[in-house]
Amino acid sequence: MAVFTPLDDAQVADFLTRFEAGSLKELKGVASGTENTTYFVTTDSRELVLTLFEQGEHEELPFFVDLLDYLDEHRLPVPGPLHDRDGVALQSLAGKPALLFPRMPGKHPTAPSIAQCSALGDTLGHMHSVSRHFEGQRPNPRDLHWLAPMHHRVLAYLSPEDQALMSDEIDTYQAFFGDASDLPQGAIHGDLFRDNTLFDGEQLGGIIDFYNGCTGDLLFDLAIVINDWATDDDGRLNKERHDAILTAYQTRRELTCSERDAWPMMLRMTALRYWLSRLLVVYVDPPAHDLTPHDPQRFRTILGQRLKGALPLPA
Ligand SMILES: Nc1ncnc2c1ncn2[C@@H]1O[C@H](COP(=O)(O)OP(=O)(O)O)[C@@H](O)[C@H]1O
Ligand SMILES: N[C@@H](CCOP(=O)(O)O)C(=O)O
Repeated sequence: MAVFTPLDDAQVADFLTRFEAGSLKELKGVASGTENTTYFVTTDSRELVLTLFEQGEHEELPFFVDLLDYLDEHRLPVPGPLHDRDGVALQSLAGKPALLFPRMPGKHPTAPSIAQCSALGDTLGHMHSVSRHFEGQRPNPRDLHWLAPMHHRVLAYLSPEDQALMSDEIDTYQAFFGDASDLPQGAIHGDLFRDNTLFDGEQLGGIIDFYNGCTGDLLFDLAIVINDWATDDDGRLNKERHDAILTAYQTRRELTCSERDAWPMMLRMTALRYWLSRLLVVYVDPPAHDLTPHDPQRFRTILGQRLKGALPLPA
């Protein structure tokens, strides 16, 4: 369950008076979610989501607010945070940093249809075409500068074969990508799994959970999407979903030659990124609460398949 800080109706009713958002009708804790406290808030005028930030780098919250404001202004389907009567979004409630968002419509897709994949690809391409001009900066917290030192912390828990695989992969990425990226840069979501989207039928209702948002290689975002959205149970790429996402994406932003060259390596690196982050959660830094951690083996399997090669990119 993801209500780490319980709130009562009176607290939230009082909190809402800071905004032009109506008065409280109903308050409901959200059971899903892993890091923050989330409530669905119904007022007499709208449906909202209240998030209390329980962990993470609180000094980075202004970056997330600015990014969401920017994407919202560019009409991307993201929850642009509500600003209070003085124009301030970031609040404090029950001693925690707090944000109030519009509630986006829809459900998380588990087996996305081709139409949903196209909608996601189109929106991600649109997002990247505008996020290239976003002025905020937050280095990618899960790029090679993180992978390289962190992988040492999980090696002891792996088989000799997997230890060699992980270390060899990191060496290969370092040799391939080097220190400075020549790939197109911009603001990225950084964790655009299916469960960070909401679909109302085939319509993309919203992209949520921007707390891995950062600036870096746009291709990193796209590879995360393909590895989650377009992978079958055996870890192989699903050609129909793969082509639907990438074709729609490229109607908004065409991949450059350097991105096309880097694509197979980026798919491998982002698969390893989740293999490693999930291993860290299981073995090194388990959360205080009893939520079931995500399965690291899923991304070990995906990495194994990506090592056999990528599918051709649609033109
Ligand atoms: N703006 C929103 N609109 C609709 N549902 C939301 C919104 N924000 C969060 N949710 C719901 O709350 C759940 C938990 O939110 P999330 O930000 O993913 O929490 P956590 O960071 O703790 O994982 C999401 O899976 C989603 O179902
Ligand atoms: N969506 C991720 C969890 C978020 O990644 P983290 O590096 O911030 O822990 C997953 O499915 O593992």
